[in-house]
Amino acid sequence: MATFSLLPGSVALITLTNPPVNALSAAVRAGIVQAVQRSVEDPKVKSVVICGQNGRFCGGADIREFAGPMSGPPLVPLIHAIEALDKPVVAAIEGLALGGGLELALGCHYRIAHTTALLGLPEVTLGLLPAAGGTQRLPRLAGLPAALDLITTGRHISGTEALELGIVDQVTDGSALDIALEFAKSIVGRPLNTRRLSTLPCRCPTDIDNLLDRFMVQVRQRARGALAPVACVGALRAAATLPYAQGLRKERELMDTLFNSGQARALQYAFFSQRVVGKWTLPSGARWDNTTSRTISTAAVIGLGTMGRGIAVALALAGMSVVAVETQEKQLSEARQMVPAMLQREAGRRGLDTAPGVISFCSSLQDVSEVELVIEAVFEDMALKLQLFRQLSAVCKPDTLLCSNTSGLDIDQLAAATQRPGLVVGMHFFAPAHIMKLLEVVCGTRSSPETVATVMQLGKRMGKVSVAVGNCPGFVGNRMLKPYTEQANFLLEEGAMPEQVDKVLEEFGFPMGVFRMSDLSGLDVGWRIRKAAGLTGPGVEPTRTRQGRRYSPLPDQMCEAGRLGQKTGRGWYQYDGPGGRVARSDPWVQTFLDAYRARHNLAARVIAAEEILERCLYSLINEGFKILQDGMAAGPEDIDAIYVFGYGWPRHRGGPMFHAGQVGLARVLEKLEHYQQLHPDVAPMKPSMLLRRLVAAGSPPIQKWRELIHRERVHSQL
Ligand SMILES: CC/C=C\CC(=O)SCCNC(=O)CCNC(=O)[C@H](O)C(C)(C)COP(=O)(O)OP(=O)(O)OC[C@H]1O[C@@H](n2cnc3c(N)ncnc32)[C@H](O)[C@@H]1OP(=O)(O)O
Repeated sequence: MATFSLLPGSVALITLTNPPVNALSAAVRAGIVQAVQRSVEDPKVKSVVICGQNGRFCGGADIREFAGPMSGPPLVPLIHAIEALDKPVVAAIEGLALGGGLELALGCHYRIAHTTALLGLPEVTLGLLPAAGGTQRLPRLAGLPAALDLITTGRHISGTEALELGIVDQVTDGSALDIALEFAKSIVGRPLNTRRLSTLPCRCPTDIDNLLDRFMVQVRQRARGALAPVACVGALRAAATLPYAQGLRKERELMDTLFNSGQARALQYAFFSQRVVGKWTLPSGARWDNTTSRTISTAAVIGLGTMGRGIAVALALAGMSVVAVETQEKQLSEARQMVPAMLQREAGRRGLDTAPGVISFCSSLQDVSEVELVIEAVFEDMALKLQLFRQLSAVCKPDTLLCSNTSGLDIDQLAAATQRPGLVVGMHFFAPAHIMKLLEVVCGTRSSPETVATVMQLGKRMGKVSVAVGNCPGFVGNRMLKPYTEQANFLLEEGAMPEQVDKVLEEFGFPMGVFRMSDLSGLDVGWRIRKAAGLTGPGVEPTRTRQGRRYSPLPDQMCEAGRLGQKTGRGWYQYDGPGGRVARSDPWVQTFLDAYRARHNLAARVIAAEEILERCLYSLINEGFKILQDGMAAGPEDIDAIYVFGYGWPRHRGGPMFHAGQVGLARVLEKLEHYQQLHPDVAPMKPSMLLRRLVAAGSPPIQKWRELIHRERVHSQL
């Protein structure tokens, strides 16, 4: 709702009241309409201030309402009514003014903000555009180039930057509301014509077409198939070239198209998934809201390779005092040089003069004896990690948490090597660890709820999307990646080329296809993991069946031929030289594949894009269902957040489990059955029990899956 109060000095104060972010729900919009009406009718009111309760102006439209039919007064006429008032209206922006919240402020005649308030039009991140006049008013106020930037990226800016761009009239480090109230009294009677943005011309450079065309090219490249950024440019073109009323009609037309697109639903689902994963639950019943966490202020990182360095920087950026340990002298001296520069650079990127935490370097494990939490980031080798955990258990204080940055090793085994298994947990970071948003928090069978809560909280402080997952080989992300890459290799055996598979995946929206990604991370990484699993290496028969399953030795053979990817200048593609970045098709690979197929009596066939996409994605999705079935992820949102934030799954497609729902669970099942019939030796194609159960239950919406999984588990049907 919104409250009206008449204050001394004849100022009407309208307060938006809808915690936690004062979103513009139907009730709030109705409240504003009434309050504006009172301000018009009451002769005692000479000016108006609009603010939000609890120091937060407004977080925009209530996103939850987008799922149902529209009710309550619409926003566009409401904002026009405010703009048309003949009494001055001032927006007092504290905390945030986002989306419809900023559009409401743009309808006011003046805007006063706190320097640290966040302002922005983030609708594009929800698959929409600012359709309450935002695309038409903002370029009239801040100019077309600034509006293009803000609206197509959805980025948040501070009150200070908003002042520089002319979006607000004044900023303060004190109370924006107090200043706005005083200001409102002082401007009674001033003419308002030049303050009504919809009546002003758009502030455009001379070469509008050139600017818009160039911008559109950039936006299309960045969008990777997302519709909203492109529609935003269209709406801004209308603002620049048409009168306000026509521009507004165009804005509405484009919004209608977006609103009904699957992409908007996917992006709104992704918004809520990101928040759902913070509300973790464990099979034991421990949850985010019934477990206390410890606040960590001192931490150590062991091993200063690429991952360890990034983790140390991430911890220091979160305000921690970090002890960085590396026993190899050369590596330590490199880290001493590089890490402070990385820290400074990243702090600068986040708008900080210096990082809030500090990093000290040393070469002895004894130096971590007093810290509250240790993250080991040594080489991915179980024997090495076990030895380290034994040492840490002896060296550290008894209540120090011991965490392993592993991408798939057994946390229970590591915990068993210590005297404190309840304080052991996995922290699977993604490279570069100070930048990538995802953190898989791997809960061992003996990890205590307090340990999980502490590490989830620490992840949040580091600005990560932390997802609690179970302890199984590969955890969630890498476990699902395995059948996906396996299918890609099988497709090569059957006739596809790496660039053909990659093209299909990139057109779907991945930043990189599976083979370009493999070249980037290095083919030796996977080879070492397969060797440790006994799947390849000296003494292993070079067959296409290993450990009782179809197996493609193609990546092993590439690796053994010295084609490690970008680092050697040759992999699934060729590069200008070692370390080269631009991938070009390599005739060598064609010859290699021809020879391989001939050796194994495989006839190459033409494979359609549809088959490539379905086999790669549905095998990954099927593994996701198995993970849910095994209880290794609490719900589909957890899997989807992992894929969106850690594996480049296009956000406008929600995540793999959401995508399955969009395609139709029955269709995914039918396709898996079809491919399983054709390839009965490929285990990951065998449809999971959970998928069958969901289809049998009538393919409920994704929000109902947790309930069904819980029910079926109680009845032991999964
Ligand atoms: C005609 C169309 C007109 C307008 C279109 C729009 O306005 S679209 C909406 C544009 N606004 C946004 O995109 C803002 C979305 N919210 C955020 O970015 C963050 O929530 C915010 C506001 C920066 C606050 O972040 P913080 O970390 O402080 O809190 P958190 O994200 O955990 O949110 C707290 C709870 O509030 C819920 N919520 C936030 N914003 C909205 C919203 N606009 N509508 C509905 N609900 C919202 C969020 O889901 C959290 O809920 P909880 O149940 O506690 O998980």
